[in-house]
Amino acid sequence: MTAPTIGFIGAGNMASSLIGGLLQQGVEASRIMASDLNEQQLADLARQAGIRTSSDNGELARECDVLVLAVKPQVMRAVCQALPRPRKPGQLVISIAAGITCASLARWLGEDTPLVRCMPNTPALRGRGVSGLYASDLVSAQQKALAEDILNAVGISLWLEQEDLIHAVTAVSGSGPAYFFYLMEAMTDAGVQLGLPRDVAERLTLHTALGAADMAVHSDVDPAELRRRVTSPNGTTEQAIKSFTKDDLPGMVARAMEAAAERSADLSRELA
Ligand SMILES: NC(=O)C1=CN([C@@H]2O[C@H](COP(=O)(O)OP(=O)(O)OC[C@H]3O[C@@H](n4cnc5c(N)ncnc54)[C@H](O)[C@@H]3O)[C@@H](O)[C@H]2O)C=CC1
Ligand SMILES: O=C(O)[C@@H]1CCC=N1
Repeated sequence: MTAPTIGFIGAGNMASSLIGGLLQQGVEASRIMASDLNEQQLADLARQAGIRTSSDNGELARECDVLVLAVKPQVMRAVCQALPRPRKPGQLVISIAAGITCASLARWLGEDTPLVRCMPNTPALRGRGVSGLYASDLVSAQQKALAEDILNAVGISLWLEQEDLIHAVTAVSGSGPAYFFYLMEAMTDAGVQLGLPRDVAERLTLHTALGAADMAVHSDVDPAELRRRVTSPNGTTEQAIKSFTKDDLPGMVARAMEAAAERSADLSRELA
C-alpha cells in the first residue's frame, strides 16, 4: 500500500502544530493536505509548509486516507454534516475536538465510520506532544496503528479503554501547556519585581522549566523526590514551598483541572 494521505479539516493552531511536527519527522509534504475557510491562513500554510491546501473540505474527504477534524467543537456538527458521502473507501476519521463524542461524530458522519478521538496538545509542533487516543469499535488494528503513527510522529500517545477518560486527558495534557505557560508568565513577572531585566527573568524561567521537565522525564525518582532534593533544610526553596502550601497550590490546581474536565463534559452534552 502507498503511504496514506492525511487531510486536516480546519488549519488553525492545533492542525498547524500537527502538520509542523509531521513535516519535521520527515513525512513528505505531498502526503498532507489542509482545508480551511480562511484563505490567508491556507496561503501562509502552503507557503511555509509546502503542503496542498483547499477551501473545499469535500475535496479532502474524497481524496485522503485519513481525515483529521481540527475545527472548533462548536462548528463540528455543521462541518461533518456537509462532508460528501461516500468518502474515500477505508477512510479513518480522527477528531481532535474537545468534548465531541464518537456517538455524535457517527451520527453526523455515518454510523459505519471508523472513528478515533484524540486529545493532542500544542507541543506537537516541537515533536514533544502527548495525546490521549480512543478508538471506536469499527477501527481496525491497522487503522489504530496508523492513528498511532500519525500522533507518535509529533510526540507520544496513550490509548484509553474508556471514552469518558478523554475529559480527564483534556484537563491534564490538552489544556496543560497553558498552565505551565501561565506559571512561566508569573515567574517572569516575579523575577522582574525582584529587580531582574525582563529578558533575563524570562530566559531564566524558560530554561528552568525546560531543565526541570527534562530531569523529571528522565529521572528514576518521582517529581516529589526531585523537589525534596532542591529543598535544603532551612534554605530558600523551603520558604517558597511553604508559601505555595499556605496558599493551597495543590487545591488550586485540582479545582482548575476539575473545571476543565467539567467544561469538556458540558461541551459533550451541549454539542451532542
Ligand atoms: N489549541 C489547543 O491547544 C488544542 C485544541 N484542541 C482542539 O482542536 C480543535 C481546533 O482548535 P484550535 O486549532 O485551537 O482552533 P483554531 O481556531 O486555531 O482553528 C480552527 C480552524 O478551523 C477553521 N474553520 C472554521 N470553520 C471551518 C469550516 N467550516 N471548514 C474548514 N475550516 C473551518 C478556522 O478558520 C480555523 O482556522 C478544537 O476542536 C479544539 O478543541 C485539542 C487539543 C489542544
Ligand atoms: O481550550 C480548549 O478548549 C482546547 C482543548 C484543549 C486545549 N485547548
